[in-house]
Amino acid sequence: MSTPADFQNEIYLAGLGDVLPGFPTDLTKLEDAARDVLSARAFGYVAGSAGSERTARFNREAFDRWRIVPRLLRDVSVRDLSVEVFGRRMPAPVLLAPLGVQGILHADGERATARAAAELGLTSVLSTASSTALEDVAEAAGTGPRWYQLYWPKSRELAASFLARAEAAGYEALVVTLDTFTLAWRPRDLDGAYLPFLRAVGVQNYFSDPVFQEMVGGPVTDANRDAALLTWVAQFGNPALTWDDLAWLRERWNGPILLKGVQHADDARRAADAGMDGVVVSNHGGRQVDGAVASLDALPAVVSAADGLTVLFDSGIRTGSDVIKALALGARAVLVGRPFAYGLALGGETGVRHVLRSLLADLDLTLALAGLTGPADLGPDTLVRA
Ligand SMILES: Cc1cc2nc3c(=O)[nH]c(=O)nc-3n(C[C@H](O)[C@H](O)[C@H](O)COP(=O)(O)O)c2cc1C
Ligand SMILES: O=C(O)C(=O)c1ccccc1
Repeated sequence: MSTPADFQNEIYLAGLGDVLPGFPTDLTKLEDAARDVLSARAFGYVAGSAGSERTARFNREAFDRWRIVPRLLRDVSVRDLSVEVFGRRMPAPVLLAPLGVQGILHADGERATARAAAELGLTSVLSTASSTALEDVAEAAGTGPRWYQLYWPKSRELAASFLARAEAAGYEALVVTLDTFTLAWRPRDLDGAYLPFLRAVGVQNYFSDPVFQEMVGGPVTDANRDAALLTWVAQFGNPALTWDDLAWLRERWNGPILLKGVQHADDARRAADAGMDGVVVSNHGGRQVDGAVASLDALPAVVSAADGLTVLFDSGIRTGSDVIKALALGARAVLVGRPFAYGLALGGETGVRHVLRSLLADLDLTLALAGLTGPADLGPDTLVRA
């Protein structure tokens, strides 16, 4: 049986025939590689963050303040990266974060991502702002596990329609992103006066939706495209949402619901009180609140407060050791964002597969060399403060 670490041997053996991996294996170098193949605007959109981009930096620095303490002689010959999340066994504690507008990265966009994830059995989370309609991405994913991420629009009818479509298309869990009811002040995009949506990328779930079409008086054509885009702008986010609105959502989604963007222990408690099943501790990769706490620094308090909730983590995961640190601090699994986006830009489905296999191989090898056989071995003892 092949293990994640076998990818290492595969690379070395291919080298005997002078075949090189073709993509960086140091996943912190993907950003530089992607810069060379993307337009300046598309690259800026993905790599950029809010304001001075301090919080994106804090996310990475927070990982560097924790160090793994390797242990010896513990028989790590049999390893198992799998974790159980909402009753389903995931082959590794890694999901693909919801990333909208993947069409600016590669023509195959979310479909390529879904195929690469499905091949490895990893769960991919599809954004409401995907550049391909959720039904078409589901078809590309086949039997691959998939979750749906909701950007909760102003109209409840439209929200209900998204939920019904996602359920019908086999999305198992719902991730409700609450930190992005509007985009933050993002200088890279502002300086280039660039918004993918205004170029009609990332609006396909809306344009294909019967409720949305009713709002714009019929199917979206060249004739009403500008009006449809303005309707999108008006509908996208709802800054008036409160905790009371979650009851409405809870009634309309039968599967697990996770709130994404949680950074405070009280918000985790409120999520539990509102009947939610989990939270994603995330600061949106530093793209929303400039100056916000590093997501990793917010994690332990949320874990302590999140009685009975499944706690996932994202923002800043780049390497196997980062996954180990987030799990040791209490996350059940992590979501990875920009790294697979850069893989997509570099090589479509092949590029995403390379990134995912590299991350899992790095995780498997680092775990073993630290004297650990799987996620269950991880805890406070695994780490020390630098
Ligand atoms: C280009 C881009 C698009 C994103 N789009 C979405 C989205 O549509 N929905 C969402 O919930 N989060 C979105 N995010 C945030 C990611 O889900 C995730 O929280 C973040 O990328 C994690 O940080 P990382 O990139 O450092 O791994 C996006 C992030 C990027 C970089
Ligand atoms: O760019 C983002 O971070 C993001 O979350 C988003 C929001 C709306 C549409 C596409 C992506």
